[in-house]
Amino acid sequence: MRRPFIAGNWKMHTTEAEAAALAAAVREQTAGAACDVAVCVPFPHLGPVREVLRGGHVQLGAQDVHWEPKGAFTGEVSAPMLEDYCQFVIIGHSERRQYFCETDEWVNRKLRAVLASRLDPIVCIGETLDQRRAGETEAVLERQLRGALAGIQPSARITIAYEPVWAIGTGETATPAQAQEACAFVRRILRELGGPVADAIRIQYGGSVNPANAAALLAQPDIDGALVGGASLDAAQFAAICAAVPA
Ligand SMILES: O=C(CO)COP(=O)(O)O
Repeated sequence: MRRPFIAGNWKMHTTEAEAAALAAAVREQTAGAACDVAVCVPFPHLGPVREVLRGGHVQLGAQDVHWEPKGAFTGEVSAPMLEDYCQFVIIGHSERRQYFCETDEWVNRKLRAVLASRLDPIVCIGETLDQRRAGETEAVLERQLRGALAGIQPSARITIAYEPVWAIGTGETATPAQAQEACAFVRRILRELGGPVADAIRIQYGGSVNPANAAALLAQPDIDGALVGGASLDAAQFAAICAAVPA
């Protein structure tokens, strides 16, 4: 019912030449994967990588977007600009929340802009270690999810990425049980907000996903894919994660 979706988030990595080579290798090595595959690349590489991926199965995404269609917002990129290049865009990544003061309200504005465009959003939510230790995981996820979706009808175009902040780039992965529990909770909230469409919305897990832990995570009933950071910069590792999707 929900086709698994593995997306790479290259973050602020790769030169143009490296991006083109990595995209070509991903295209080759993930051929035949039983899932949707995408790479979310730095803005300057959208054009070159689009050419490398053209006509293939790997879809392209960006890592952020502004909510206004145009205007005096130096350094920003809008949804109508991205529509020419890619299918997906990440919104509300914890690194943007942490380093660029992005709020739930901004995430909500960005999500509205993206849903009004031809792009499909990947909305990131997740608790910090302190929040988990304080027993606040579900409260945080619920606040972020309701904040992102305020006034918006949930739709199957939306992918939610559950990314516990303490698992990102740390080598410390949530256990499959922890990740499943959180993703099931996310789906419960989605059901409260949107009804049956919750069963069509894909929920990815993200945070130190690698070829060794992917299969156990992806076997969980409410985990529909992964948002992969570090391991997506290595085509063989990324392809191995795609291959770990249950048949
Ligand atoms: O933030 C992430 C993907 O968006 C996860 O990053 P890592 O896979 O490097 O932990």
